[in-house]
Amino acid sequence: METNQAMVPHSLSARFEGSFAYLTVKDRLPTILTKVIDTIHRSKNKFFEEHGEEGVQAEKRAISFLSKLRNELQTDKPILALNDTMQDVEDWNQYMQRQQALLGDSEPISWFKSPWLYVECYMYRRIQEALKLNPPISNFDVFKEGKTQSFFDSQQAIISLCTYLQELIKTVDKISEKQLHENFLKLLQVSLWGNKCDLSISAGQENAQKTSPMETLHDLKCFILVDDSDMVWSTLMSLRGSGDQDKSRARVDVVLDNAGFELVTDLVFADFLITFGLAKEIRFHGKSIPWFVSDVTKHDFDWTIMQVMAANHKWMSMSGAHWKRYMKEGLWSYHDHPFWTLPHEFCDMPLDAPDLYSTLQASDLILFKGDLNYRKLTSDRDWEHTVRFEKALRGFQPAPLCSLRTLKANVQVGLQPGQGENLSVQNPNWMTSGKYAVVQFSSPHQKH
Ligand SMILES: O=P(O)(O)OC[C@H]1O[C@](O)(CO)[C@@H](O)[C@@H]1O
Ligand SMILES: [Mn+2]
Repeated sequence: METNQAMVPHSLSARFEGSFAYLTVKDRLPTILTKVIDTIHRSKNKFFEEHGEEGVQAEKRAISFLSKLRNELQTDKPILALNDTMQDVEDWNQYMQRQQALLGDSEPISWFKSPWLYVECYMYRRIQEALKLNPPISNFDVFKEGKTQSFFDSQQAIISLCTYLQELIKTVDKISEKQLHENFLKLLQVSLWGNKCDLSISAGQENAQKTSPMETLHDLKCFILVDDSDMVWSTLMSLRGSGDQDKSRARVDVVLDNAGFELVTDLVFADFLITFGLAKEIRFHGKSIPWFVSDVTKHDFDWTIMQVMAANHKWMSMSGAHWKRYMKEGLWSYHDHPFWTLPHEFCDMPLDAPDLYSTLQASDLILFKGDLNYRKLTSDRDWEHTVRFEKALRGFQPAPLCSLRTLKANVQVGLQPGQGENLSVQNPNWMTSGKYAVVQFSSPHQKH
């Protein structure tokens, strides 16, 4: 928790004309809304088949709500209070008042004046409102089609990854510590680069993994700007019984990001941690509503495991069968919490979601996947690149944590002096192209 606002740089916002935030709000978000409208429109027959004329009427009302929303966004209208029956309405409306208080009373908060993180989250919540207010189609996931497609488009990469995993598992009784460490790094990096495949940065355009993920790792190494993998490794090793593979005491929490190929890379890494005795329990955290185009919901999570299991490929289906068993036996579990789909910076969690914060405090290692989680960890602010990660976390330190993120938004801390400047010369889009990545670790037990 940070009480001294004056010490914190300003939030990224569309009010800075020409900034990435500005371009996102101006161009990318309306494009995403247009695609959502189109998806609902194309599903008209399905709604008719499932709900009759009532379904068609709901479709029409949702489309008109979303067209109005797009217009509010494009003409920089005030942010409106939410008005559906979901349990988080109060939180959202209070947050709106907080934002208004920060701006002052002279003008209403609006799409281009408010923090980018807030308005971007708000757009996804309003999409949900459009559906919630129209009952027969309330549970329709407007992004499902894209998530499903991205899974199937990555089929070859998934096969090669599952094959690698199953070959590796055969060595479980004889693997040396060195090989274990090497494979840990490899599979961590596969999960890291899996984050390239989100559908929000591409405004819903196809963005699947086409090449074999293991083969490209070596060439990608130089694009990892901060690599704290060894701190993650030692955190896990310190919780491992001496030499006995079954005795890890580590509970690992994975705050998931995208469905499709990225989720498979996360599951493979989690399988590796369990099978090789580096963790005793993995808790996955996903979103309770469709979010940022490709983020994982419970439905996506279960669907993915089922699909992997049902695949017509020996090693792929064996991987899926293992994962189903881990879930059944409770070695793995899936959790969602409304906080993950609120607009709050994570430093707000102790006050605004104390239950979630204390759950995370019981973890031995929290892996935060993806760009949005990084933005929330660092409050999506205009930090100097050399500011320490701990400082940008502003007191958010429930347990040792690590961000695995490819850079898709212009916030990056914890770099060496001059590193950011050099990158800007080489590649002006280094913070938003998804070409670079970080494995950035912080622990409340760390000495500075
Ligand atoms: O799936 P991720 O890695 O959180 O990325 C989400 C994307 O959406 C954005 O918020 C941009 O709209 C970026 O920060 C990022 O490109
Ligand atoms: Mn995402």
